[in-house]
Amino acid sequence: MARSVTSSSTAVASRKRKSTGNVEGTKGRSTKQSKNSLDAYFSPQVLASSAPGEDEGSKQHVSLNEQQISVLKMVVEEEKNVFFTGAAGTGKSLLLRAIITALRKKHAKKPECVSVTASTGMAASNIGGTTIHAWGAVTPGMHDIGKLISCIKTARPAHQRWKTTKVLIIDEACCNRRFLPAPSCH
Ligand SMILES: Nc1ncnc2c1ncn2[C@@H]1O[C@H](COP(=O)(O)OP(=O)(O)OP(=O)(O)O)[C@@H](O)[C@H]1O
Repeated sequence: MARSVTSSSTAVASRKRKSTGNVEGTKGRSTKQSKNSLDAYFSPQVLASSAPGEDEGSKQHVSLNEQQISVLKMVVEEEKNVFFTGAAGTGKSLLLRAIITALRKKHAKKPECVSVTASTGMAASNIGGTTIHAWGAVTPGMHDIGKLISCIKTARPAHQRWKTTKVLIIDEACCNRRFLPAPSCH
C-alpha cells in the first residue's frame, strides 16, 4: 500500500511505510545512507512565503528548525506514515513545501510515485496538488470499502494513481473528517 503524509495538517502515506510517528515520537533509528541519505536530495534552505501584499521578490530562504527536520526525515528518509499538526504559524506549510520538494527530488525518475493532495480545493491549489477526492475517485462520506474499491476500479486514471503512488500527501486532512484514506483499498 502507499504511505501517506497528512497535516491539518498534513499526512503522508507510503507503500513502504512501517509505522506512524509524530515529532514527539521520533526515535533514533538507523536510516538508509548513501544515495538515499537526506543530503542527497534535500537542501535545508526553503523559500519562505511572502506576507500578504508583499512583493514575491521579497521571499527569503530560511532553514528548517530541528523539529521540522525531524519530521522531514521521518517522511523522506525513514519512509514512515506521518501525521503532523501544530498551532497557526508554527511552520507546517513551510515544512510541507520542503517535504514535497525533497520527495520530488528523491523520486525524480518516477514522478508518479509522489501524489500531492488536500481535502479542499483551496488547500490543494496552495500546494500545487488536487483534492483527494478527485485524485482518488473517492466519494466523501462513503465508508463501505467494497463500494469505494468498486468506484475506484471504474475510474481508470484514478485506479492507476492508486497503484503507482508510493507517497500520498494529504494537506488539511482534518478538514474532512468524513473521508480518510482507507489503506486496505490499495
Ligand atoms: N524554520 C523556519 N525559519 C524561519 N521562518 C520560518 C520557519 N518555519 C516557518 N517560518 C515562517 O513562519 C511563518 C509561518 O509559517 P507557515 O505559514 O509555514 O505556518 P503554518 O503552521 O502553516 O501556519 P497556518 O497554520 O496559519 O497556515 C512563515 O512566514 C514562514 O516563512
